[in-house]
Amino acid sequence: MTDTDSDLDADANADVTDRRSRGQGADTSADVDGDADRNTGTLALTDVTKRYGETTALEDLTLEFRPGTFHGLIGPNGSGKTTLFALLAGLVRPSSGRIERDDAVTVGYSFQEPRFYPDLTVRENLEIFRGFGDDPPPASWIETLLAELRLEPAADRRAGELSGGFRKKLDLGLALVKRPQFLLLDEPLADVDDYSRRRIRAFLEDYRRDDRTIVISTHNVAAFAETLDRLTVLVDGELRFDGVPDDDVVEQYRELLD
Ligand SMILES: Nc1ncnc2c1ncn2[C@@H]1O[C@H](COP(=O)(O)OP(=O)(O)OP(=O)(O)O)[C@@H](O)[C@H]1O
Repeated sequence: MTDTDSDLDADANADVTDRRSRGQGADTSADVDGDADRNTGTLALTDVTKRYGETTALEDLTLEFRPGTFHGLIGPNGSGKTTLFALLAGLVRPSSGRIERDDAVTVGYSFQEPRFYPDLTVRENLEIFRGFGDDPPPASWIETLLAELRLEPAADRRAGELSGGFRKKLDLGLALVKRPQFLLLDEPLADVDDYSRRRIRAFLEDYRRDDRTIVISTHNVAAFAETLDRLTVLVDGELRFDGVPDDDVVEQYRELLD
């Protein structure tokens, strides 16, 4: 567990305690519900606010992430993107508002410190994480990931000795290794060479077609402009835009990020 993880967990606990002490109900699971009326796999936030002490990281956010969607998330530093990812991954709970999600939805993510065993090889890391939990994907999925993420040249190298680009690819592989329905990725192509970028982008587009959802946080909106079905822009914890990213929108928000 990284330091960031412990911060998030500590904060989640603080929230639970707060809510109980204010007498707003001890059953915190009420914040993260299934909803039979929604499409299976949809993840929805309604009026979600997240505070860390005095800081409001997200304010009154109402937003949906639908199956089969490649969803981009952009915003300047400190706008609340990581906080939103942590809420979607279930690592923190909202201070107020609701997050609705089908119980069956599996979530894979890479947005904090890379998590791997440095002394094991890339292939061994993928194998170990594949086996965690119920219903692991077949072993052939590892070979698919090694090939599609252009990780093959590094398959037998120790993870702790990888270059930045291969490390990023391993991180991506670990997010994908359980073949989750909902994939949260922070700057998945940072440090990755151009040829690998094209391959990985095409692979992710295919992955999304099977009614899976991919959410990408990026400062490089142009790199994904053709790929995104939907774009959400956060500024200072508030929703600035949420919709189809036509050229004007991409141009407008590229300036905001530059
Ligand atoms: N664990 C925490 N404790 C206190 N404040 C926090 C914590 N995590 C985030 N914040 C604050 O919440 C706000 C949103 O931060 P967040 O990391 O979600 O933004 P971000 O958009 O991911 O930023 P960046 O692009 O720099 O990664 C910031 O003001 C940040 O300082």
